Amino acid sequence: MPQVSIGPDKSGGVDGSVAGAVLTFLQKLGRDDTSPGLHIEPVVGGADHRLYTGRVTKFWRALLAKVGDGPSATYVYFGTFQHDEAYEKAKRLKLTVNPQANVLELVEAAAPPTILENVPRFTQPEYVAPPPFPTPTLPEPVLRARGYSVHDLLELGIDDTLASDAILQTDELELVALTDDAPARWQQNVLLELADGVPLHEIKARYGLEKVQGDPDSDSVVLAALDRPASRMDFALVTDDAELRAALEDPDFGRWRTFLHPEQRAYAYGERSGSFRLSGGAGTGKTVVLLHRARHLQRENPQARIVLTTYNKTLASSLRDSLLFLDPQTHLAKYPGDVGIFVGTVDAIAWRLVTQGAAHGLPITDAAGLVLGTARSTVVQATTGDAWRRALSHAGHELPESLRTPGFFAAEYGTVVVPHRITTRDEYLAAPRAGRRVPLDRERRSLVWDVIDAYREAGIQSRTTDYDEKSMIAAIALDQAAPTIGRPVDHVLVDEAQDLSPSRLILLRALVADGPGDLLLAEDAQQRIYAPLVVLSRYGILIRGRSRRLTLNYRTTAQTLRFASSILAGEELIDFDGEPTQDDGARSARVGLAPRTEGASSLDGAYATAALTLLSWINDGATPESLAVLVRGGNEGTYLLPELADRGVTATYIGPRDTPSKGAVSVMTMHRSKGMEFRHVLLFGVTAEALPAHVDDLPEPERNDAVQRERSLLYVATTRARDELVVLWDGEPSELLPLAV
Ligand SMILES: Nc1ncnc2c1ncn2[C@@H]1O[C@H](COP(=O)(O)OP(=O)(O)OP(=O)(O)O)[C@@H](O)[C@H]1O
Repeated sequence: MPQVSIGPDKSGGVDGSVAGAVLTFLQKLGRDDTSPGLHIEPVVGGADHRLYTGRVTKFWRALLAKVGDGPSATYVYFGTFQHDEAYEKAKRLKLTVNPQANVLELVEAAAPPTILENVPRFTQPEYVAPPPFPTPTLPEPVLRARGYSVHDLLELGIDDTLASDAILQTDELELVALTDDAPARWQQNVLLELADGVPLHEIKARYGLEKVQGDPDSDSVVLAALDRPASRMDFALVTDDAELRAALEDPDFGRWRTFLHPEQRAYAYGERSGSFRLSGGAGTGKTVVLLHRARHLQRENPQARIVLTTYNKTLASSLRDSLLFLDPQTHLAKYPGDVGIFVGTVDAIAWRLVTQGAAHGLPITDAAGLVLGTARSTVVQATTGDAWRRALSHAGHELPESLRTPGFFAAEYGTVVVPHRITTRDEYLAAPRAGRRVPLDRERRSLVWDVIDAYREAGIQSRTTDYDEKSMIAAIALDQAAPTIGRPVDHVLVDEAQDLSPSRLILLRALVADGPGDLLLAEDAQQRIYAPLVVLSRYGILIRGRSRRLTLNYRTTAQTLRFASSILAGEELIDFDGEPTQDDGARSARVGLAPRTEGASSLDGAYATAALTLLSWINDGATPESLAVLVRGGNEGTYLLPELADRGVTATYIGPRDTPSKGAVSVMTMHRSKGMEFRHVLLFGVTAEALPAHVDDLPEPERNDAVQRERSLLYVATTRARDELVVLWDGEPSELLPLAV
């Protein structure tokens, strides 16, 4: 059967009414290129001897390159055009392998200039000598400052004209704009990485660049190049209808379904001997990698039991939707451990195991004894949110006020007591407490234990456990049962892992036996906004191989990214290995408007500016649902709605379980916006009082970590904007805003 590939220039001139016919044409072509009605005919006089046209409808022709012969020929599709236009285009298009890089490219010669009749001839004005001009000191070009020469660029295979223009750019944003016209996507990305100072050898390895061996024009070299990761950034190799649709539809929002960065591809499709971690800043496509990997693992083994999980329901349901968008044939599993891909929160998995595990041979009651010190079968109900406050009212009165906070106890319990299975005062007195910033002497530890005791006693009385306890009980039960019944899952894929507590991570590790591609954690230390810092090795979770960060941001513009990164500038962000995050920089291939930051003199003024901003976006053609207003606290969000309504903006408040609705602007908390994206984002109420929030009542040593999480929250919120970001406050702006940027 012929192979079909979708090339980079597939837009053609078709409108929606022809799109269906194009799909049918390509489906038929993929089955049998000799089918009557396809009319596959060579183009005479084309720039490339491989060019063919095919009949899509009476008026429309597909333009294709045919590589190879016979039943195993490969057709690269370039678009559908009206008959004459197809032949015009064919005079200029050439499929070629870049000889320096061994990457397939579609080269389009410029159209001959139009000769205009009756245009007045240009007359040379008289020469006037200019006044003497002081010689300015020019800033150093970006790439030269990084130590690169035009020779280096040409050596990599960058197009001559692009290389000589790029090497002269002194402004990073102009360099980004220039790369937009790169003849191939890999060239654009390579230039951006060079501008970030990535060494040449690293670039060659990442993109698999090497000189072509043999004749770059031969079919065998073209076919081999088509399969190379850098070519796959522009050329899709489709193996089924879902992929074909994905490659043809939605050239903007849908690109992630087909055109992966070589590094994304390596993570999604590569063999992995064991657990691994994938890190990267906001919008670098970590979720996209997980989705592709889930599909890949299912295709490799349709019987595989796969879990795709994250920390909250909103993100889990968006993962499920995206998975089905990527491949409508995905076989979803109803429960974790069933054949297929189970998509749900870690808490849903823990709950399922503690409620149903005993029926499947898991020793839940014994495991509860090991976690809580009391073997209990009553572990299903959830502890209420005020449990620590109530425990504090019973015990620990001698502790300083700064330690008598639910936040301190939840963190101490979740990072020290539960994951280390501490069940007695003596064990707690001797526990290492690694990573906890507040020192506790023996006497204070004992007082802390009194409060923990009260908390546990209340749990026995109310027959409840919290989700750290449930996770740990499930994990221990899985470990104990593994020698007899094995592990329930074959592959675990985790998104936003930086926001999971140690017990939840231990549970995920326990779900799956050690083996190839067992556990993949996608995480970003820059976006840790919930969980305290976790160093995996302290909890016995071993990750093989150090991860390199994904650095190409697909979501935000270069200007917004610069603004967001400067919120975190100077912060030391510690990753799962306990090391400062390897910041390889973050870059975007898109330029746009600089974020607008604006202070109003009153709250009323801020409401008015917010409404005007939203209305102007809508007037410029944005749909209300593509806009979001993000606030620090839920209350502000609910106050905002009537104020916006009074000023003519329809908005809805998106709570934890709601989804954005059509025809209304979404208003939500910055926390809620995690993992989401919008065309235009307005951050409302970024005042000194609002951000950082809830840090004053923390014990001093924990305050820095909390402020860092508030910075991360602001980073998360700013990086939700695809095209435009506006930041508003009234009175004093938040100290976390990089207003000098
Ligand atoms: N290869 C790609 N081609 C085009 N777009 C892509 C690609 N990879 C990711 N994207 C787009 O970039 C955006 C961000 O991707 P994704 O949500 O996977 O990033 P992320 O790293 O998980 O982000 P965050 O950590 O901020 O949630 C999405 O709109 C996605 O469609």
